[in-house]
Formats: sequence, structure tokens, C-alpha cells
Amino acid sequence: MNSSRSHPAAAAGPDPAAVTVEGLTKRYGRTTVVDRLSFTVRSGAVTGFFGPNGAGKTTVLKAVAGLVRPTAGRVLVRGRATVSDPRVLGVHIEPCGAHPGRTARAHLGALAVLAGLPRARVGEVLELVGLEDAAKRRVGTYSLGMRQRLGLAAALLGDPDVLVLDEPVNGLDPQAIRRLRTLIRERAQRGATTLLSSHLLSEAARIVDDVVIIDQGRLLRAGTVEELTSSTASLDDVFHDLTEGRSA
Ligand SMILES: Nc1ncnc2c1ncn2[C@@H]1O[C@H](COP(=O)(O)OP(=O)(O)OP(=O)(O)O)[C@@H](O)[C@H]1O
Repeated sequence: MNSSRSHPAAAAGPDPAAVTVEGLTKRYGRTTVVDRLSFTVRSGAVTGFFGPNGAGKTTVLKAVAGLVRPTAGRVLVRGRATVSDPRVLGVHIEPCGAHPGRTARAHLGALAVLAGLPRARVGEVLELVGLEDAAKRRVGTYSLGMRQRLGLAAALLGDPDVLVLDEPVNGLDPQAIRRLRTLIRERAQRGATTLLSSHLLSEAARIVDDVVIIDQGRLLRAGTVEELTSSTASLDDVFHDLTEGRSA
């Protein structure tokens, strides 16, 4: 679990996309929340996933994580429809799922044992997210930001090739945001992939390479930050124009 290793997928040469979303549709009853959505996530890139409230971002990320069953279409992670290996895919979508009566260390320890990961990794991820000092406290006493850090720590346990984060900066203080930014860029430098949703476009613009923008479950735009922005149009401007001012 050496964080300086390059990922198996990165070492294997030309890759399939890290994540492929193909014609994904999700309906709840008569309501279509994701509508024939297709996009790919480049290997080794940091991809920002944006859309106004209710656009369908969490639903799509849950489908990537295998937590939501598509009504139609499919999602592939590293070319596979089902991935349960935390070394391939790590996911943090609130709530983090830890029992409130458990300590963070016990929660992460149980996850590590279940996944067959070395226990030593628990201390490493607690340090990575800056939660060492609170590791022996019960999760029920945690603030939103601390729960976010714990969810991130759990997603990082397997040092996954593909990391999926839903609104990871929600509730984080500036220092924790900086730490997360460094962590994500460091992953990209060694070929690991991150897909993250965010409402804070200007914050996310600092770390993303690629952008996927959806609204009402449909793709509005996908491309690199360079492709989408210009000297006169920031990511905020592009988003605002595409979504007619509905907030991210
Ligand atoms: N289990 C469910 N049953 C019915 N409707 C659902 C369910 N889950 C989500 N939805 C609806 O699907 C739509 C998309 O929700 P989703 O949480 O994916 O959007 P989002 O882009 O993540 O929103 P936000 O930015 O507000 O977090 C919303 O209208 C939501 O009410």
C-alpha cells in the first residue's frame, strides 16, 4: 500500500477509460432522473462532475459505485460492470455508513479486515485525512467535516485506482480542503483517477482536468477545462450559461 507506487492500470499501458457511462437511464416510478447519459472519465485525470441541485449527480455516482441499478444503459469501471475490490474502486457518498457508537479507528479497522487489507493502512488513511487525533472518538460525536474526512478515509483504504467522491468539500475547513486538493493531485501524478462532484465550481476548477456538466439527468457538456473555458469565460461562466443560472 505504498502511496508512491504507480497503479496497476497506469502501468499496463493504454487503458480503457477509467469509468464509462453508456446510455445510463434511471427512473423512479414515472420520474426520469437520469436520461440516456453517456460520458467517459479519462484514466489518470481529475474529473469534476457538475450540475444544479437535483440534476442527478449523486444518482449517477451511485450507479458508478454499484449502489443504484440502472433502469437502462450501463456503467463500467475499468471495463467491468461490477467492481467490489477497494483497490480498484473507492467511493465516498454521504452518509459514510459508520455506526455512531463506533470509533473511526474501529470502523476503518472493520472495513480493512472485511476487504482483506492490512490493518496498518488504517493509521495511514487517518493521517492522510487529518483525523488521527479524533480516531478514538465515537463517530456519533463527529461534525459534518469530520464525517466527510472519515468517509474519505474509508474510500482511500484500498488506495484505489479509481476514486469517486460526492461533494467531498462539503463541511470541510480551508485547511482540510487544501489537504484534499494535494491528495487528489498527488493521486493524478501517479496515474490514479478521481471523479468528484461539487457545488463549488471555482474551488473545484483549481484541481480538475476534465469537466462533465449535467442538468435534468442529461449531458450538457464534457471536455477538458481548456476546451470549455477561455480567457474571457471561467468555468463558473460556462456553467451559468449552460444551466441558465441555476446554481451548482
Ligand atoms: N430514491 C429515490 N427515489 C425517488 N427520487 C429520487 C431518489 N433518489 C433521487 N431522487 C430524485 O432524483 C433527482 C436527482 O437527485 P440527485 O440526488 O441524484 O441529484 P444531485 O444532482 O446529486 O442533487 P444535489 O446537487 O442537490 O445533491 C432528484 O429530483 C431527487 O429527488
